[in-house]
Amino acid sequence: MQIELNNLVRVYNSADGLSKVAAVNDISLTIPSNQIFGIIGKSGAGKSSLVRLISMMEKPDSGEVLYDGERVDNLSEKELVMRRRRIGMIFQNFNLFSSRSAGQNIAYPMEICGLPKDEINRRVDELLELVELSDRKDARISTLSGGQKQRVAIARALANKPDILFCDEATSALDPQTTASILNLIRRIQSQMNLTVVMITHQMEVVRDACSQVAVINEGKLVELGSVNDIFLNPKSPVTKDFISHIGSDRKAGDGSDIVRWSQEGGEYELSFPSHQQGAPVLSNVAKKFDVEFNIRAAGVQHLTDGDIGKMIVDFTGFQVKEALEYLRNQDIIVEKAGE
Ligand SMILES: Nc1ncnc2c1ncn2[C@@H]1O[C@H](COP(=O)(O)OP(=O)(O)OP(=O)(O)O)[C@@H](O)[C@H]1O
Repeated sequence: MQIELNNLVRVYNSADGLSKVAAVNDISLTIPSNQIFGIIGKSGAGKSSLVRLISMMEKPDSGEVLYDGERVDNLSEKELVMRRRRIGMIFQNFNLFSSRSAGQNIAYPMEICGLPKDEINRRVDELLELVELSDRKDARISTLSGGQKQRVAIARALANKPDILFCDEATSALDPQTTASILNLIRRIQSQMNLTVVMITHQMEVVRDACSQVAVINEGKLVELGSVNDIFLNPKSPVTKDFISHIGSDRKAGDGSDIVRWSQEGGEYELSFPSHQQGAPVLSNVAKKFDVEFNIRAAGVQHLTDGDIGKMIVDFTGFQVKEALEYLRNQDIIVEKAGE
């Protein structure tokens, strides 16, 4: 299911009623089918407001939402109810019924749709297996860990075979290890079920570890859009750069995902190597071709869902630094002054 947003606008009255807030301010973008698409922004950027419009929970003041080319922002109430059944949602606080068991939570959306009991039971078992919780069918929600609660919520969101799954800060309340296992599960489900997944987050780690494409929003506006690889390789907006620079090192030590600095001095240039250049002896070629010497101050790899990006912090000295940098840029290497 491809989702297209055209010039979406949503304005709210401020709490005191004296001013207006453009929570979503003229956002146009396309969420491709069968991928995990990230929407990232700081608190108050407008993520939740945007998701309420994309998921048809609210209507925009102006603009259009299209699912596979068909307008869905102007559906009648009855049509909306039917269409919403094909949308799954999971949230930071799980939103499960504490009075029901895990299995009964998963059964709930199917009961609402009036499915026969036998079919519901069969599907609950299938879904529990999918999220690896078959042994917790009768468990009370309060006895489950955060990660298990989110697994139940995912199973419930998939109960009516949706074509879109919205994950609103789905891992924000979880520790890094549980986050990793939930992101793995979402990635597996996405490819098994050909789902379009929209992941709303304020954590660039989630984008790095799960998404193929990402939209960065700030103050209600779209500030950057593209593949996660391109955006990590060459972030353009200050907001995106800020998100990437604040990525926590939440991975296990020694897996090579962090930049290691062995010289606290220097480091004028930051080089980012796309995956096709990672085997090439680019720096030694530069030193042979031009009158320059290089000194590597730090290096590392960012592991992304669709490939890796090599990073180096380097100093160049000599008479042909400008030419050498130009040569590197022509080799598809992103060269920037470090810290900018
Ligand atoms: N129902 C509402 N009434 C009034 N103002 C609202 C409403 N919903 C959102 N806003 C305002 O719109 C702006 C964007 O809020 P929104 O909740 O969409 O941001 P967010 O990126 O999801 O933030 P957070 O990560 O903190 O949830 C904020 O200034 C917020 O106060």
